[in-house]
Amino acid sequence: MVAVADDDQSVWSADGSTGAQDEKIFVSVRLRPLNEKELDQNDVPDWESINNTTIIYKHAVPERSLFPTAYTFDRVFGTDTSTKQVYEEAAKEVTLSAVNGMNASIFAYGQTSSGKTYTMCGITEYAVADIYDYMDKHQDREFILKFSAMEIYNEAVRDLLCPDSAPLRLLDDPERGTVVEKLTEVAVIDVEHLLELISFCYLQRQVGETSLNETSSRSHQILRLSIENSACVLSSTDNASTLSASVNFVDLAGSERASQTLSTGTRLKEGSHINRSLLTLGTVIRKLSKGRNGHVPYRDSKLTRILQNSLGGNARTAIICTMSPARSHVEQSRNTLLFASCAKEVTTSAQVNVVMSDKDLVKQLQKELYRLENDLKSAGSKNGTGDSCPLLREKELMIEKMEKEIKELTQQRDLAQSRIRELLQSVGDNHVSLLLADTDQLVDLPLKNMCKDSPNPLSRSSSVADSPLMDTDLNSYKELQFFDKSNRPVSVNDDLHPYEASENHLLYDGHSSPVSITPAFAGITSVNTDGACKEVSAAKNSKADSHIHDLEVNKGASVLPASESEDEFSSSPQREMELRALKQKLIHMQKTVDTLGRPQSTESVNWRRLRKSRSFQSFSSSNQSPPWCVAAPPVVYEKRLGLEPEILRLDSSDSSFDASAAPASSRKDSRRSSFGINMDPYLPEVIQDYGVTPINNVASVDKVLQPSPKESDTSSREVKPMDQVNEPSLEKSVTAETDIVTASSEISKLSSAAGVTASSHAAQSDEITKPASNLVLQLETMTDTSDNSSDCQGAMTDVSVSSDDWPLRFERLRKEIIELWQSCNVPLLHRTYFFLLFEGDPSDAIYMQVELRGLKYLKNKLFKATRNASESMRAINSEREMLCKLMLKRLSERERVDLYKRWGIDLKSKMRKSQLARRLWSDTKDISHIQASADLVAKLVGIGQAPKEMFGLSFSPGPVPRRSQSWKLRSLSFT
Ligand SMILES: Nc1ncnc2c1ncn2[C@@H]1O[C@H](COP(=O)(O)OP(=O)(O)OP(=O)(O)O)[C@@H](O)[C@H]1O
Repeated sequence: MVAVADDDQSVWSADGSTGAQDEKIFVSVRLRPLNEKELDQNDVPDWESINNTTIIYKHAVPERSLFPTAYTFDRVFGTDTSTKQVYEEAAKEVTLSAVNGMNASIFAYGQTSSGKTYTMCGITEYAVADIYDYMDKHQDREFILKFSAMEIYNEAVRDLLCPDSAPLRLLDDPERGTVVEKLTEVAVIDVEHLLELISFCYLQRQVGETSLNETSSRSHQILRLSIENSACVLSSTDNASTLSASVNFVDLAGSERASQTLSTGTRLKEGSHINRSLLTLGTVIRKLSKGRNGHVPYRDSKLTRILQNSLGGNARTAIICTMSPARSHVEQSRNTLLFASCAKEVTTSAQVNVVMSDKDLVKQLQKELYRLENDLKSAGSKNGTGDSCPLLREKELMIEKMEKEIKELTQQRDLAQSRIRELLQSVGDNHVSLLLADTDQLVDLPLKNMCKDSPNPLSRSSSVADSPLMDTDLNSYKELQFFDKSNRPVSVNDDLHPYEASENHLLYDGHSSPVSITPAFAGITSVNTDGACKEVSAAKNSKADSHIHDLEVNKGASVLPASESEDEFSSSPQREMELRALKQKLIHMQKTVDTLGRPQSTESVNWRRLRKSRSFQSFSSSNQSPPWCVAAPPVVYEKRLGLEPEILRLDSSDSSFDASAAPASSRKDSRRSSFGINMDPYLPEVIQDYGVTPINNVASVDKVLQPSPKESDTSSREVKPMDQVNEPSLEKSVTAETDIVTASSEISKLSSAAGVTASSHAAQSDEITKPASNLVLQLETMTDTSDNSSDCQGAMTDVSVSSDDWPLRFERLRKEIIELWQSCNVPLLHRTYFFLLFEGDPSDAIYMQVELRGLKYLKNKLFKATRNASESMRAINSEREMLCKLMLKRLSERERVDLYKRWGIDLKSKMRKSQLARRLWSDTKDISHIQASADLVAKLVGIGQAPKEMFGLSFSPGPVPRRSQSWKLRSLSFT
């Protein structure tokens, strides 16, 4: 049904049935005149055409001879026949079949020097002319012509339109038959173009001199013209389909006898290949002449494989056998006539090749389907039962049974699921009620004891919306994540009662309610209660007593008895409760500090809730710069690496927040914040919740944390005595740094209140006076078991030193950071800004540490994905490109020349700017190189003039990046 197609479209016969026309190959014989050589040798013609269909051997043959003396063919052309006539009578009709959608092939077969090439050259030209003439006469149809050409030389297929290409392979396509892989096909522009292509192919063909022919073709040549035509304008009656066919002009190499051609070496080898393939062709023709039964050895030669269709397939075929009349070639001539005699018995089945449109194809297939369905139905009705076979019925019963089983199983599963849900619900409710009970106590404590002057954001009088604690509902509670000691998330569905899990699950204390359910900290990982709790002793403190008293009053029966607690220190339930409450607070505060001291990860803050928090809203509405910044490097890197962290996204109402608008005293802090110091917006509330009284030693804190002299604002950094700290003016000037220290000191106080061991208690006062960074880091070291990485702990230790050896430590840290920048492909601008900003001030310690941790996090966790690495590499390359452009823009010719000299770039070399850009930040070991790189980048980019833009400190939604600036935004923007 499916006929051969020359392209990927489906080709069908015009009427959807086979529609093939069986016809014999048209065979003609052409006699050439004796050539000069033959005449010179006094050769005589032995063959003669007696009419236009018969050729005879002129001389008498012995009676016993097997050879006939007369041969009849479709056409016989005498020596004086022109090629034009040969074409007209023996090839034209077949050739023009191609324009009507039928494949066609014209062969020239004969011994060497018999006139094949002579004949085929003419025939091809006339055919081309006729095809174009036909096209001219059928302007209502659109024709598309494509030309390809190949030769088979020494059994290798060569592309004549691409002579330098390697030999082509033959592939078997189930629909299209044998296909020549990668054969060049050229769309023909016009007749001249086509003739040019044809003559080009003739020139490319392998030709060699033999004793019989000065220009003997040593290969089989196949020129193929594919013709597609369709109606230009479709009327309702027109067939929408396209006709597609191709016509082959095949000039075979001539059979030859080595004794006659006197071939040696290459010619002999060529001759043997030619003869072998012609022998296969003869065999195929002979077999086909006896009918299509039995094996036809098409595959024995490339020639027969390629021409398989033309030899008994879907094509109309004409063979012109050329022969010399000379007596000297009588034997070869007889062979040619024998071949021609067989060929004329071969039948082909040409059909019109229709490329169907998808629509027609669907119609065709639908018809076919309809027919098959009918066949099936009629077969069923003959069966009498309507069932096509009993096996089918059996299978249907089996399917029914299985469906029933599936249904039952599904019901069972649903039932089990709903029971699980119910159980969970009851467990969850219990937790929430307990949680709320605890919450009340937590809220009450600070209210009763501390910070009476400031309004408490968590007081009961606050609206529910304002209170993040009250915002905790059952669902959000269920969404909360808990973590075990290894920082693995622990599902609330785990088969551990929170009470039992307290040893393993760090967010549970001795109560059955989880610790730190406050929304701002929900999901914060790893607060090691063990480290703190195991040091708790029976030592008493007046503040602790007060807390215990409050707990006793408030807790009541809603709190589970502590008898099942893992607490090894408790001797009475009351005592246990006290300790738990204090531990709870301690953990809460430690988490706060933990959050402050680490690069903000996406899991660590519930930003949606944070946005609702009052402190945040107050900053937004007052247009006051808040003492925190969310743009931590890991977030930036994640964004740059194509990750999608859930970071704080502010709507337009939040856009008033702009770090650049911060007071001068906190401007450096804001910029530092951009390197990962995330001041928790919840912190002021937390401090107030716990009734924290600002600490006495603000002076010592300020000494450590205040900006370097060049940027410090002494008015706001004045040493204040304790009694002035609560004054509103000072409250306003309290920076986030103070908040850190306040929080840290409060932890110490609470630890102390809970009965810290003698040694830690004794050390407490010293701890508070230590640099805040040290304190925070020490607390982090003590409490943070989530990050067991030795790297990170090493980093912490690194900065937890006295300021005496700080310069050395600073250098070491900076080197490590520089190395990590390089290995993480951190944007050069980020490096530059950081490098120039942090020059070794002791207060830089925490920023250095945070940067280091951020980079380690990036290297360990994010950078493992190769996609991310390549993306960041691309980004940094774009950045270097942009620096190149800036060199041209920002530097004078003289400056550039100086730079080239300084950076050792040959002034005569090409792409000097690129060379320079590539060298920037390349030698991480050489600090002077790094300094020079940073200075140059800063100069090019103009750092100092627009830091806000560079680091995207503004929280207002950024403009849609324009294409030309996308590199900047991709690599630099933090928003
Ligand atoms: N019908 C003809 N009339 C006049 N000259 C002819 C005719 N046929 C062939 N010749 C001449 O005979 C010579 C050999 O012809 P041609 O090269 O076409 O033979 P061939 O069969 O292609 O040989 P080969 O197989 O070696 O390539 C050429 O010089 C050609 O001009």
